[in-house]
Amino acid sequence: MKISIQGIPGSFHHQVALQYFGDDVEIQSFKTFEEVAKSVRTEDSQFGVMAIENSIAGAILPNYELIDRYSLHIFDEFFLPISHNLMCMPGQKIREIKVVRSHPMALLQCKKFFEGYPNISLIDDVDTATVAKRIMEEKLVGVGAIASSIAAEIYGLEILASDIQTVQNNFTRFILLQKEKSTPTSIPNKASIKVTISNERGSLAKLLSQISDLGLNLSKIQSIPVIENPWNYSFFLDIQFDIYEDYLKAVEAIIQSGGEVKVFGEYQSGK
Ligand SMILES: O=C(O)C(=O)C[C@]1(C(=O)O)C=C[C@@H](O)C=C1
Repeated sequence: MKISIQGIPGSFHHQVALQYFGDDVEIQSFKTFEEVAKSVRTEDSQFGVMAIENSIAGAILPNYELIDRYSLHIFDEFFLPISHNLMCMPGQKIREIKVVRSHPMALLQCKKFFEGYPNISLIDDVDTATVAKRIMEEKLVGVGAIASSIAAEIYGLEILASDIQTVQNNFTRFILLQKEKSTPTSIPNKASIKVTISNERGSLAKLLSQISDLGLNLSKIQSIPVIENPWNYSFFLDIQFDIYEDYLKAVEAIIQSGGEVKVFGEYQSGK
């Protein structure tokens, strides 16, 4: 079984792939989320793992667009607790570090820590573990990585500061992707859908009422620009429900009132 991820061993995506699918899978590493989406779409891989939002840094907006553009199917979600560590080639002190490189989402999650180190420049890079690997391979001094303790262990780096994320309780939500919808093994209690409504007074209020009137819980709403139609937006909704039929009724009501609905996935909540 082939699983596509962004990142290399020691990255958070790699940890999710192993925890979710077990050790007995072939993990294909890519540098970008777009390559992950493409590999699932072309069935080069059976499944893909993609981070979608973090409890400190918020949504990874471009990933919503990728799921939409490649018409991928979300069949599950996974919440991973995230602990970040500042690491470097062994034997250095934190005051000797001039540059810290990491995945942009990881840098955002540790912004507060680096306010105490204004002389350190923060630079976006591919993924947390790739930076750790590069530091060791190229014996880079004065350069730090932000990554997991697993990455420090794999690539032989020394941890200068642990748990440097802005709040200790930090989670990233990952979605599990495949090309086609498959029959769920249990009755779903969560759905991810895209709704496009007209840009008119009250249209969003009406959409929200249709969801709440049926007793559904809107756990996330994200507006995404409709690029062909400037200043118009679609909404990505995550909806949680106890009764599957109530969710179907809400979708029907939205369509009846002129909304366009694209269902990305119906699955069991990972929380
Ligand atoms: O760079 C990594 O290790 C990743 O797996 C990427 C990623 C992300 O895309 O958000 C995953 C989890 C953390 O939120 C930080 C970075």
